[in-house]
Amino acid sequence: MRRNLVVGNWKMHGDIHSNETLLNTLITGLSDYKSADYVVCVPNPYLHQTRSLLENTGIAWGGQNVNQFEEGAFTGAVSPHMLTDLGCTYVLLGHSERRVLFHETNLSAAARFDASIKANLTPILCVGETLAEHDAGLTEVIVASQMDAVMATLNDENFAKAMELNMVFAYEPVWAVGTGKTATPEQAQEVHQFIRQRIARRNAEAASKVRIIYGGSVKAQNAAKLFSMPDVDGGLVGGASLNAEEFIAICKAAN
Ligand SMILES: O=C(CO)COP(=O)(O)O
Repeated sequence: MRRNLVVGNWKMHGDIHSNETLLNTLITGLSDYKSADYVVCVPNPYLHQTRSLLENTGIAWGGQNVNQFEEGAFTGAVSPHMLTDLGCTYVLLGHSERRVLFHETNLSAAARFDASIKANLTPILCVGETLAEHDAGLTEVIVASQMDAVMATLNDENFAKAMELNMVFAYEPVWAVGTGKTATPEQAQEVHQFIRQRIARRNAEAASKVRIIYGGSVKAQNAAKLFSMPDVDGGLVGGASLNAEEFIAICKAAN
């Protein structure tokens, strides 16, 4: 049985004062809900603050992206080790905003996935199709290409390590991100099942263990239905993760 996972992606939001209020409210609000896992992915400058508030609370924290190299002359970049040094256990990779706005590719996401595994960071790989791709019936083709790039990059040793680290996949249809349009639970289930089958081509045991979470306008009001689908193992929450009450309600729906 897979444990549900709810990840808050703060994107480029927050400041020291509001973060403190938000995180303290989460700590109190989630203290009695221990049957799911929770993560907040905060902007890098606030990782230190997040660690000092969340350490030993059971809520984990992570980065929103990472560079594939260990160190070097890469101005503005952050290495996997820098994230683990700040206590991160997770990192988001291949988010559609990174792909669309910052021109990241399937191959670069795969390289960062590999580098994260080597640094003991659990990657959360985001996959999903745009509205045009969705309307053209290309959802499975796009998601398969995003998944297969990672599968092809991981050698057997790193794939085994990715299993140990409980790698996560997130289905985020781009047309549902920040738009208020959510995939129906049935639409999400269909793609999640497809993603699981894609992992099974590499390793059946991994496919049954891997958590596949849904992202795209997840709210308190639609979370329970989405999470009740057999292959939906929780959510990746953007806007609603900035509102403590709403995020807590979503986390409770995952219990
Ligand atoms: O991009 C997302 C999470 O990574 C989803 O964002 P919203 O929940 O704001 O639609």
